[in-house]
Amino acid sequence: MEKSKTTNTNDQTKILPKSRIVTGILLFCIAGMMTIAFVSYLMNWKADQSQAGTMGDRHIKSSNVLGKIGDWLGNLFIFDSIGVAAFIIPFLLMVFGFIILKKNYFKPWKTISHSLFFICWLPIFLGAVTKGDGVWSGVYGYQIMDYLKAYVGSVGLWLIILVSILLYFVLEFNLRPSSIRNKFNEINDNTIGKLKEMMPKSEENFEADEELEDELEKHHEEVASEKTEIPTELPKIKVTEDIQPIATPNKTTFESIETPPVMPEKDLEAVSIKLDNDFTAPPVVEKPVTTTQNITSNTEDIAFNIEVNQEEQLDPTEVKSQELVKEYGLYDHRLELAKFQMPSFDLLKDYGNEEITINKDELEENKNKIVGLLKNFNVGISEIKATIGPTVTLYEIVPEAGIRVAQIKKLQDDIALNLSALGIRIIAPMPGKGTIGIEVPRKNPTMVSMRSVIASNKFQTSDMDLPVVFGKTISNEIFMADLAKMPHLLMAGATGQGKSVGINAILTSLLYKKHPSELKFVMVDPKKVELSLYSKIERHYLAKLPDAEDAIITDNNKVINTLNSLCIEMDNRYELLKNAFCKNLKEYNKKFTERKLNPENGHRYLPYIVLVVDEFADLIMTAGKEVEVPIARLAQLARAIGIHLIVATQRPSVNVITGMIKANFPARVAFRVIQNTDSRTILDSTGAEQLVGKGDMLYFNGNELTRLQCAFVDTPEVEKIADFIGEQKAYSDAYILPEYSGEETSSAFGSFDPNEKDQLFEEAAKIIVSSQQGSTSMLQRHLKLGYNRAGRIIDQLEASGIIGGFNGAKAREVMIPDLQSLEQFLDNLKK
Ligand SMILES: Nc1ncnc2c1ncn2[C@@H]1O[C@H](COP(=O)(O)OP(=O)(O)OP(=O)(O)O)[C@@H](O)[C@H]1O
Repeated sequence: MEKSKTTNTNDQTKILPKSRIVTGILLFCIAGMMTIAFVSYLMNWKADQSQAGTMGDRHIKSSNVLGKIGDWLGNLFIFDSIGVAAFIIPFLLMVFGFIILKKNYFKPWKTISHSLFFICWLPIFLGAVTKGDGVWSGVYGYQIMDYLKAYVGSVGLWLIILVSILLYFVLEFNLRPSSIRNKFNEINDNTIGKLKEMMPKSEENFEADEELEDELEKHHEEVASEKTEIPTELPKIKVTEDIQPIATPNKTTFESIETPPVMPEKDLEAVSIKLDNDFTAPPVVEKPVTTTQNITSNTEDIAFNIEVNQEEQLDPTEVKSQELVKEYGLYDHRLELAKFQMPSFDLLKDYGNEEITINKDELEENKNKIVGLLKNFNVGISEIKATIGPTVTLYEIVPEAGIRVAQIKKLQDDIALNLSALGIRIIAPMPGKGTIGIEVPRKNPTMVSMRSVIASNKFQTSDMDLPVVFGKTISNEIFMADLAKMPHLLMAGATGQGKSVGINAILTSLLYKKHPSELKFVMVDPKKVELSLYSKIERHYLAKLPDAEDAIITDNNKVINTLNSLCIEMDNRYELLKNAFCKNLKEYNKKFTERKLNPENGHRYLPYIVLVVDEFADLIMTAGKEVEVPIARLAQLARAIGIHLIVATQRPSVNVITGMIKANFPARVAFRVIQNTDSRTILDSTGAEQLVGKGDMLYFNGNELTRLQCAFVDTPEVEKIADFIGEQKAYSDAYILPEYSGEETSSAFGSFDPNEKDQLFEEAAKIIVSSQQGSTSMLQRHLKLGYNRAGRIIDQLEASGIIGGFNGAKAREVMIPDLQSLEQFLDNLKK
């Protein structure tokens, strides 16, 4: 420990610029010279005073040890100015010297303010005491004192002097009447204790000793610990709090006490504790004690407890942090934008009454249809119950004994046909309920507005780290989840089913709860329009690459750099957490707030980072593995360091949501999809194809599936929120991510130039995608081409991302699943 301290100091000196070292040393020299000159001046000032004004004449000798300069300095600072308070000036110079040499022995501002106070106060005080006699107050001190006296009189002058020093002590040492009283009592106790120690031993003391023995026996079970160091020499022992009232026994002595922490009983016999008349006091217990021994003295048969006080080692960082917190308070990450106001609900539109209206006819009709239908198929029901949600009504049925669940499940289509409703979902059995659920969409669904969920008590009082309010459940309860715990979210749904609204709902929830210093978004928006609204909050909430113009990334090429940059940020954060011995971001930030982490070592308050990708399919199609790998890496590792991903796609095919991606996104949201295979891809189960759209969604948290109605937030509402935030004071720039130089130029993807593509490029792409085989010879055959041209086209297809890289003997991987996707992909390339 000591060693590392020395190394640090050495290192610090090594890195100090020479100019600092020279200035520091110069300041010390000047301070030293001034002190010597002042001391010498005080001793000789009367003699030297007569030589004032003879500075130019070197024949007239000065008695100051620093000669004429010393004399001049003394005259200037002591006589003509502030008297003995002038010593504060070389002291201050020395302090500056230490500051310049980066030795933090003094707290700069405190030292300067104290010094200035005494430079002003001391001369006046000394002026009043000496009445201008001698050099103690200096001319300044005397004159100010004289001036004050002329105006407020002697009494007033002394009042000013005493009140000012009193105020100084009160402010500086936080003196309160109670603390003064305590101090006074302490001093009193000490004095009395000492006096008692000095008192001659008398008969009474013998009595007191007996009392002590009784008392010790009485307390022997209460005292629960030992002292750390039992000195080999006889200690002067004080009384514990418990036995303090008889603090003057004097007939007790320890003989050769050696106390290992735990001692076998027979060894204890070797420890002979004898009570005799030399005892001064039993051991004092000041700190938590760790071990206790009950020792029975074989001479006097008195049970006696030895308390070994193991000094509690205070961690130096802890001490330092406590000092810093005392001086500056806890670190406030919001300070830079202290006046930032969170958006209010008024920015969100009030869509009117959202109470569920019960349409009894509809309920009755559906119930009768369900019961009747099941009866037709010989499925008896013993009970049926309806729960009305915003979009669907859940009919829970309890089948009669002996009815198989599979029997009811098979009837799903028949029930749907009978109820002539889309979006019927049968949950058989209902998890944890012992019933079978049939969800039937309502004819007039109730809209769930973002305002109603944001204003809810549940959201407002939530203490989640990244609270996301999705909407309402089937039983009309507000549904929230913590993005920090998810820890990443995959969203999918066919176009127009509410995905963008869903993303906005998530972002809105976070914006309503998190201060700009706590949260940053990295936004990727290949569709270019969905997230553009958020550009207004760039300097509050967005993160970007150092050289990026816009924080919202719309160019797929730039996504790769950003993702890799996020990976670097992740690695950096892990390093910081490792150095701080923290397991996760929350712990780390807590430590930083408590000033236990030194910013000079790179520590900083770390905001959460949420990466939002709207349309992941586009990215995967154009950049394939280059996107998939960093996304998977982030998803695997970033949870602990506060980076969370929200990835949305309207094409939930296996090429987009690959196994690698899926494995790392336990939390998933599915809006309505077209086929049940898509539902399986997202949720690992069917069901999403049965949803009714318009924000009807299924949320899967890795265990259970919950049907929800997503809260609706319209674009103008988001715009208002963005405006409200954007108009407030912001940081000077967006949150800057680490620089990533990028290897994309070397990658096939980056080298593709659409203008130089072969005329047969598109035709070749179609052949390859429809056959799902990336081989040169196949192109040669189909397009009747020579090997060179076919090879060139294959290279271009690889560069564009349609097929994967050279794969040895195997055919190249085709990255695009079908012709429809290819068409969209080729359109994108043309843009
Ligand atoms: N939670 C909701 N409540 C009520 N209506 C909704 C909800 N979500 C979406 N809608 C309706 O569906 C429409 C389409 O929603 P949205 O734009 O979110 O779809 P999308 O899946 O993002 O489509 P695309 O992928 O084409 O952008 C909205 O304009 C709105 O009318």
